[in-house]
Amino acid sequence: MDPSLAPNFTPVLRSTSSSSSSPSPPPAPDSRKSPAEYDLAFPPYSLSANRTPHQSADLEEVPHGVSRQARDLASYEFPTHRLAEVLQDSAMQPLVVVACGSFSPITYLHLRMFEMAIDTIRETNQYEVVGGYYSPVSDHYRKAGLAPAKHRVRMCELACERTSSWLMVDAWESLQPTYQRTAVVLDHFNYEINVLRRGVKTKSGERRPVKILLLAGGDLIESMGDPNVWADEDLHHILGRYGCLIIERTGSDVRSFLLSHDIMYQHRHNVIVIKQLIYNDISSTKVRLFIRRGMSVQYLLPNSVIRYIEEHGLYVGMSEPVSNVLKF
Ligand SMILES: Nc1ncnc2c1ncn2[C@@H]1O[C@H](COP(=O)(O)OP(=O)(O)OP(=O)(O)O)[C@@H](O)[C@H]1O
Ligand SMILES: NC(=O)c1ccc[n+]([C@@H]2O[C@H](COP(=O)(O)O)[C@@H](O)[C@H]2O)c1
Repeated sequence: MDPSLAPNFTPVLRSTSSSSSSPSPPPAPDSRKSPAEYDLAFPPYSLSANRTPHQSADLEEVPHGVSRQARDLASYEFPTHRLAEVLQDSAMQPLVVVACGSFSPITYLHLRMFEMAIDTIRETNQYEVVGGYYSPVSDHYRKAGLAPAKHRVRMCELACERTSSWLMVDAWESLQPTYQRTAVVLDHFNYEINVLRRGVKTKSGERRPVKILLLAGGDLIESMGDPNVWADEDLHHILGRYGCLIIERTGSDVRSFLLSHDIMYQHRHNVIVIKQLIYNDISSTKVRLFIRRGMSVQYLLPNSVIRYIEEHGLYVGMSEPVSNVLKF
Protein backbone atom coordinates (compact mmCIF):
# COMPACT_ATOMS: atom_id res chain seq x y z
CA MET A 1 0.00 0.00 0.00
CA ASP A 2 1.13 3.54 -0.63
CA PRO A 3 2.46 4.44 2.85
CA SER A 4 1.23 8.03 2.73
CA LEU A 5 -2.32 6.67 2.47
CA ALA A 6 -2.06 4.57 5.61
CA PRO A 7 -5.00 5.23 7.93
CA ASN A 8 -4.79 6.17 11.62
CA PHE A 9 -1.72 8.35 11.58
CA THR A 10 0.23 8.11 14.83
CA PRO A 11 2.01 11.39 15.35
CA VAL A 12 5.39 10.84 17.01
CA LEU A 13 6.66 14.35 17.41
CA ARG A 14 9.93 15.00 19.11
CA SER A 15 10.27 17.21 22.15
CA THR A 16 11.27 20.82 21.56
CA SER A 17 13.48 20.91 24.65
CA SER A 18 16.62 21.15 22.54
CA SER A 19 15.95 24.84 22.00
CA SER A 20 16.95 25.55 25.59
CA SER A 21 19.32 28.49 25.76
CA SER A 22 21.53 27.11 28.54
CA PRO A 23 24.03 24.56 27.26
CA SER A 24 24.05 21.15 28.96
CA PRO A 25 27.17 19.48 30.24
CA PRO A 26 28.94 17.48 27.54
CA PRO A 27 27.69 13.89 27.28
CA ALA A 28 30.08 10.97 27.41
CA PRO A 29 31.34 10.06 23.95
CA ASP A 30 29.12 7.58 22.12
CA SER A 31 26.51 7.53 24.89
CA ARG A 32 23.00 6.46 23.80
CA LYS A 33 20.50 9.33 23.92
CA SER A 34 17.02 9.86 22.74
CA PRO A 35 16.78 11.94 19.56
CA ALA A 36 15.43 14.88 21.57
CA GLU A 37 18.63 15.00 23.61
CA TYR A 38 21.00 15.25 20.68
CA ASP A 39 23.42 18.12 20.49
CA LEU A 40 21.93 20.17 23.30
CA ALA A 41 24.76 22.65 23.16
CA PHE A 42 23.58 23.90 19.79
CA PRO A 43 20.16 25.32 19.15
CA PRO A 44 18.33 24.05 16.11
CA TYR A 45 18.90 26.27 13.08
CA SER A 46 16.19 27.46 10.80
CA LEU A 47 16.60 25.89 7.39
CA SER A 48 14.40 28.40 5.72
CA ALA A 49 15.34 28.98 2.12
CA ASN A 50 15.90 32.53 3.32
CA ARG A 51 18.40 31.56 5.99
CA THR A 52 21.61 33.57 6.14
CA PRO A 53 23.62 32.20 3.25
CA HIS A 54 26.88 32.10 5.15
CA GLN A 55 25.58 30.32 8.23
CA SER A 56 28.05 27.61 9.07
CA ALA A 57 29.19 25.46 11.92
CA ASP A 58 32.76 25.16 13.07
CA LEU A 59 32.37 22.34 15.47
CA GLU A 60 35.44 20.29 14.65
CA GLU A 61 37.12 21.00 17.94
CA VAL A 62 34.04 21.13 20.14
CA PRO A 63 34.86 18.79 23.01
CA HIS A 64 31.62 16.89 23.25
CA GLY A 65 30.57 13.42 22.23
CA VAL A 66 28.49 12.72 19.17
CA SER A 67 25.56 10.43 19.80
CA ARG A 68 25.81 7.07 18.14
CA GLN A 69 22.79 5.63 16.43
CA ALA A 70 21.35 2.26 17.20
CA ARG A 71 23.43 -0.63 15.91
CA ASP A 72 20.47 -2.93 15.43
CA LEU A 73 16.97 -2.56 14.12
CA ALA A 74 15.41 -3.38 17.50
CA SER A 75 16.69 -0.13 19.00
CA TYR A 76 16.52 1.92 15.80
CA GLU A 77 14.92 5.37 15.99
CA PHE A 78 14.56 7.76 13.08
CA PRO A 79 16.78 10.79 13.77
CA THR A 80 14.82 14.03 13.98
CA HIS A 81 17.00 16.20 16.19
CA ARG A 82 17.69 18.61 13.33
CA LEU A 83 14.45 18.17 11.42
CA ALA A 84 12.59 21.49 11.52
CA GLU A 85 9.20 21.16 13.18
CA VAL A 86 7.71 24.37 11.87
CA LEU A 87 7.74 25.71 8.35
CA GLN A 88 9.00 29.30 8.48
CA ASP A 89 7.34 30.50 5.28
CA SER A 90 3.92 29.01 4.67
CA ALA A 91 4.09 29.99 1.01
CA MET A 92 6.85 27.40 0.54
CA GLN A 93 6.63 23.64 0.18
CA PRO A 94 8.63 21.79 2.86
CA LEU A 95 11.45 19.66 1.51
CA VAL A 96 13.74 16.95 2.86
CA VAL A 97 16.87 16.09 0.89
CA VAL A 98 18.20 12.51 1.05
CA ALA A 99 21.61 11.35 -0.26
CA CYS A 100 22.03 7.60 -0.75
CA GLY A 101 25.49 6.16 -1.29
CA SER A 102 28.46 4.26 0.05
CA PHE A 103 30.24 7.13 1.81
CA SER A 104 33.34 4.98 2.25
CA PRO A 105 34.48 7.38 3.58
CA ILE A 106 32.36 10.54 3.56
CA THR A 107 34.38 13.47 2.14
CA TYR A 108 34.01 17.24 1.89
CA LEU A 109 32.48 16.68 -1.56
CA HIS A 110 29.61 14.72 -0.01
CA LEU A 111 29.13 17.54 2.51
CA ARG A 112 29.33 20.23 -0.18
CA MET A 113 26.66 18.43 -2.22
CA PHE A 114 24.02 19.48 0.30
CA GLU A 115 25.21 23.08 0.41
CA MET A 116 25.11 23.28 -3.40
CA ALA A 117 21.64 21.78 -3.24
CA ILE A 118 20.34 24.28 -0.71
CA ASP A 119 21.63 27.20 -2.80
CA THR A 120 19.91 25.88 -5.91
CA ILE A 121 16.69 25.14 -4.05
CA ARG A 122 16.62 28.66 -2.64
CA GLU A 123 16.77 30.02 -6.19
CA THR A 124 13.58 28.14 -7.14
CA ASN A 125 11.67 30.17 -4.51
CA GLN A 126 9.36 27.19 -4.16
CA TYR A 127 10.70 25.06 -1.34
CA GLU A 128 11.89 25.42 2.24
CA VAL A 129 14.43 22.75 3.23
CA VAL A 130 13.40 21.30 6.60
CA GLY A 131 16.02 18.53 6.80
CA GLY A 132 18.89 16.74 5.09
CA TYR A 133 19.94 13.10 5.52
CA TYR A 134 22.67 10.69 4.48
CA SER A 135 21.57 7.12 4.10
CA PRO A 136 24.67 4.91 3.89
CA VAL A 137 24.11 1.69 2.00
CA SER A 138 24.28 -1.62 3.91
CA ASP A 139 27.05 -4.22 3.78
CA HIS A 140 24.85 -6.26 1.42
CA TYR A 141 25.67 -3.83 -1.39
CA ARG A 142 28.63 -5.60 -2.82
CA LYS A 143 30.85 -2.76 -3.94
CA ALA A 144 34.64 -2.72 -3.76
CA GLY A 145 36.02 -0.47 -1.04
CA LEU A 146 33.09 -0.58 1.38
CA ALA A 147 34.17 -0.33 5.02
CA PRO A 148 31.69 -2.07 7.37
CA ALA A 149 28.40 -0.14 7.52
CA LYS A 150 28.71 0.62 11.25
CA HIS A 151 31.93 2.53 10.50
CA ARG A 152 30.51 4.34 7.47
CA VAL A 153 27.46 5.42 9.47
CA ARG A 154 29.67 6.60 12.30
CA MET A 155 31.94 8.59 9.98
CA CYS A 156 28.88 10.28 8.47
CA GLU A 157 27.63 11.08 11.98
CA LEU A 158 30.94 12.63 12.97
CA ALA A 159 31.06 14.67 9.75
CA CYS A 160 27.48 15.91 10.18
CA GLU A 161 27.64 16.71 13.85
CA ARG A 162 31.09 18.30 13.73
CA THR A 163 30.89 20.31 10.52
CA SER A 164 27.23 20.98 9.78
CA SER A 165 24.38 22.62 11.62
CA TRP A 166 21.58 20.81 9.79
CA LEU A 167 22.62 17.47 8.30
CA MET A 168 21.72 14.08 9.82
CA VAL A 169 22.46 10.43 9.17
CA ASP A 170 19.84 7.72 9.09
CA ALA A 171 21.09 4.21 9.86
CA TRP A 172 17.90 2.38 8.80
CA GLU A 173 19.14 1.32 5.35
CA SER A 174 22.50 0.20 6.75
CA LEU A 175 20.78 -1.99 9.36
CA GLN A 176 18.55 -3.93 6.96
CA PRO A 177 19.15 -7.67 6.66
CA THR A 178 19.13 -7.43 2.85
CA TYR A 179 20.03 -4.81 0.23
CA GLN A 180 17.32 -2.18 -0.12
CA ARG A 181 16.75 -0.43 -3.42
CA THR A 182 16.77 3.36 -3.42
CA ALA A 183 13.02 3.47 -4.15
CA VAL A 184 12.42 1.52 -0.91
CA VAL A 185 14.76 3.80 1.03
CA LEU A 186 12.83 6.87 -0.11
CA ASP A 187 9.58 5.15 0.90
CA HIS A 188 11.09 4.67 4.36
CA PHE A 189 11.78 8.43 4.65
CA ASN A 190 8.28 9.18 3.44
CA TYR A 191 6.84 6.80 6.02
CA GLU A 192 8.84 8.28 8.90
CA ILE A 193 8.23 11.91 7.97
CA ASN A 194 4.84 12.04 6.30
CA VAL A 195 3.01 9.05 7.73
CA LEU A 196 4.29 8.73 11.31
CA ARG A 197 5.01 12.42 11.87
CA ARG A 198 2.39 13.81 9.49
CA GLY A 199 4.83 16.20 7.81
CA VAL A 200 5.62 19.56 9.37
CA LYS A 201 3.49 22.28 10.91
CA THR A 202 3.00 25.74 9.48
CA LYS A 203 3.07 28.68 11.90
CA SER A 204 -0.73 28.58 11.98
CA GLY A 205 -0.66 24.94 13.10
CA GLU A 206 -1.78 23.31 9.85
CA ARG A 207 0.18 20.16 8.86
CA ARG A 208 1.92 20.00 5.49
CA PRO A 209 3.31 16.93 3.73
CA VAL A 210 7.04 17.11 3.07
CA LYS A 211 8.43 16.58 -0.42
CA ILE A 212 11.34 14.14 -0.42
CA LEU A 213 14.08 14.58 -3.01
CA LEU A 214 16.96 12.24 -3.78
CA LEU A 215 20.30 14.06 -3.99
CA ALA A 216 22.71 12.35 -6.38
CA GLY A 217 25.76 12.99 -8.52
CA GLY A 218 25.67 12.88 -12.32
CA ASP A 219 27.42 9.49 -12.39
CA LEU A 220 24.69 7.87 -10.31
CA ILE A 221 22.02 9.38 -12.53
CA GLU A 222 23.76 8.12 -15.66
CA SER A 223 23.80 4.63 -14.15
CA MET A 224 19.98 4.89 -14.30
CA GLY A 225 20.30 4.35 -18.03
CA ASP A 226 21.36 0.75 -17.36
CA PRO A 227 18.28 -1.49 -17.04
CA ASN A 228 20.41 -4.13 -15.31
CA VAL A 229 21.02 -1.70 -12.47
CA TRP A 230 17.72 0.17 -12.13
CA ALA A 231 14.23 -1.20 -12.89
CA ASP A 232 11.98 1.11 -14.92
CA GLU A 233 9.30 0.75 -12.27
CA ASP A 234 11.74 2.05 -9.63
CA LEU A 235 12.74 4.98 -11.80
CA HIS A 236 9.09 5.98 -12.23
CA HIS A 237 8.66 5.67 -8.48
CA ILE A 238 11.78 7.67 -7.58
CA LEU A 239 11.34 10.40 -10.19
CA GLY A 240 7.55 10.52 -10.34
CA ARG A 241 6.57 10.19 -6.74
CA TYR A 242 9.62 11.86 -5.19
CA GLY A 243 12.10 13.70 -7.40
CA CYS A 244 15.77 14.22 -7.82
CA LEU A 245 18.46 16.84 -7.35
CA ILE A 246 21.39 16.05 -9.62
CA ILE A 247 24.85 17.46 -9.06
CA GLU A 248 26.71 17.83 -12.33
CA ARG A 249 29.92 15.86 -12.17
CA THR A 250 33.05 16.70 -14.14
CA GLY A 251 33.00 14.58 -17.26
CA SER A 252 29.28 13.75 -17.18
CA ASP A 253 26.75 15.51 -19.39
CA VAL A 254 23.65 15.38 -17.22
CA ARG A 255 21.47 17.60 -19.40
CA SER A 256 22.00 15.50 -22.54
CA PHE A 257 21.33 12.39 -20.50
CA LEU A 258 18.04 13.82 -19.19
CA LEU A 259 16.99 14.65 -22.71
CA SER A 260 17.81 11.22 -24.06
CA HIS A 261 16.39 9.06 -21.26
CA ASP A 262 12.64 8.51 -21.76
CA ILE A 263 11.68 8.08 -18.10
CA MET A 264 13.88 10.97 -16.97
CA TYR A 265 12.42 13.15 -19.69
CA GLN A 266 8.88 12.20 -18.70
CA HIS A 267 9.56 13.30 -15.11
CA ARG A 268 11.85 16.23 -15.96
CA HIS A 269 9.71 18.67 -13.95
CA ASN A 270 10.63 16.72 -10.84
CA VAL A 271 14.35 16.90 -11.57
CA ILE A 272 16.56 19.81 -10.57
CA VAL A 273 20.08 19.97 -12.02
CA ILE A 274 22.69 21.63 -9.84
CA LYS A 275 25.59 23.30 -11.54
CA GLN A 276 28.87 23.01 -9.67
CA LEU A 277 30.14 26.58 -9.69
CA ILE A 278 33.35 25.43 -8.05
CA TYR A 279 34.13 21.95 -9.29
CA ASN A 280 34.88 19.52 -6.53
CA ASP A 281 35.96 16.06 -7.55
CA ILE A 282 37.11 14.55 -4.28
CA SER A 283 36.78 10.82 -4.72
CA SER A 284 36.33 8.29 -1.93
CA THR A 285 38.16 5.75 -4.09
CA LYS A 286 41.22 8.01 -4.25
CA VAL A 287 40.99 8.75 -0.54
CA ARG A 288 41.09 5.01 0.16
CA LEU A 289 44.08 4.67 -2.16
CA PHE A 290 45.95 7.52 -0.44
CA ILE A 291 45.32 5.89 2.94
CA ARG A 292 46.65 2.56 1.68
CA ARG A 293 49.76 4.32 0.37
CA GLY A 294 50.27 6.22 3.64
CA MET A 295 49.64 9.56 1.92
CA SER A 296 47.93 12.59 3.46
CA VAL A 297 44.16 12.98 3.16
CA GLN A 298 44.09 16.20 5.18
CA TYR A 299 41.60 18.81 3.83
CA LEU A 300 39.80 16.18 1.73
CA LEU A 301 37.64 15.04 4.63
CA PRO A 302 36.87 16.32 8.15
CA ASN A 303 39.54 15.83 10.81
CA SER A 304 37.11 13.88 12.97
CA VAL A 305 36.66 11.38 10.11
CA ILE A 306 40.43 11.12 9.53
CA ARG A 307 40.94 10.45 13.23
CA TYR A 308 38.22 7.78 13.17
CA ILE A 309 39.81 6.05 10.16
CA GLU A 310 43.16 6.03 11.94
CA GLU A 311 41.74 4.77 15.22
CA HIS A 312 39.97 1.89 13.49
CA GLY A 313 42.69 1.12 10.95
CA LEU A 314 40.17 1.42 8.11
CA TYR A 315 41.18 0.87 4.47
CA VAL A 316 44.84 0.13 5.30
CA GLY A 317 45.03 -3.57 4.57
CA MET A 318 42.49 -3.70 1.76
CA SER A 319 43.20 -3.84 -1.94
CA GLU A 320 41.12 -2.68 -4.89
CA PRO A 321 41.46 -3.55 -8.57
CA VAL A 322 43.62 -1.04 -10.43
CA SER A 323 40.77 -0.57 -12.95
CA ASN A 324 38.56 0.77 -10.12
CA VAL A 325 41.13 3.24 -8.96
CA LEU A 326 42.06 4.44 -12.44
CA LYS A 327 38.42 5.28 -13.24
CA PHE A 328 38.64 8.30 -10.90
N1 LIG B 1 32.70 14.34 -7.90
C1 LIG B 1 31.40 14.21 -7.69
N2 LIG B 1 30.54 15.11 -8.19
C2 LIG B 1 29.20 14.99 -7.96
N3 LIG B 1 28.65 13.99 -7.22
C3 LIG B 1 29.46 13.06 -6.71
C4 LIG B 1 30.88 13.10 -6.90
N4 LIG B 1 31.42 12.04 -6.22
C5 LIG B 1 30.40 11.37 -5.68
N5 LIG B 1 29.24 11.97 -5.96
C6 LIG B 1 27.92 11.53 -5.52
O1 LIG B 1 27.95 11.26 -4.12
C7 LIG B 1 26.95 10.27 -3.81
C8 LIG B 1 27.55 9.20 -2.93
O2 LIG B 1 28.57 8.59 -3.65
P1 LIG B 1 29.22 7.21 -3.24
O3 LIG B 1 29.87 7.34 -1.90
O4 LIG B 1 28.27 6.08 -3.41
O5 LIG B 1 30.29 7.09 -4.38
P2 LIG B 1 31.58 7.95 -4.63
O6 LIG B 1 31.56 9.23 -3.86
O7 LIG B 1 31.73 8.01 -6.12
O8 LIG B 1 32.63 6.98 -3.96
P3 LIG B 1 33.50 5.79 -4.56
O9 LIG B 1 34.74 6.48 -5.03
O10 LIG B 1 33.67 4.90 -3.39
O11 LIG B 1 32.71 5.17 -5.70
C9 LIG B 1 26.47 9.72 -5.17
O12 LIG B 1 25.23 10.34 -5.47
C10 LIG B 1 27.53 10.19 -6.13
O13 LIG B 1 27.01 10.37 -7.43
N1 LIG C 1 18.22 -0.10 -8.24
C1 LIG C 1 18.60 0.68 -7.27
O1 LIG C 1 17.84 1.07 -6.40
C2 LIG C 1 20.04 1.14 -7.23
C3 LIG C 1 20.96 0.76 -8.22
C4 LIG C 1 22.27 1.22 -8.12
C5 LIG C 1 22.66 2.02 -7.06
N2 LIG C 1 21.73 2.37 -6.13
C6 LIG C 1 22.12 3.19 -4.98
O2 LIG C 1 22.97 4.25 -5.39
C7 LIG C 1 23.88 4.56 -4.35
C8 LIG C 1 25.29 4.73 -4.86
O3 LIG C 1 25.64 3.66 -5.60
P1 LIG C 1 27.10 3.59 -6.31
O4 LIG C 1 28.08 3.94 -5.23
O5 LIG C 1 27.22 2.18 -6.77
O6 LIG C 1 27.13 4.61 -7.38
C9 LIG C 1 23.71 3.48 -3.31
O7 LIG C 1 22.94 4.02 -2.26
C10 LIG C 1 22.91 2.39 -3.99
O8 LIG C 1 22.02 1.69 -3.12
C11 LIG C 1 20.46 1.94 -6.20
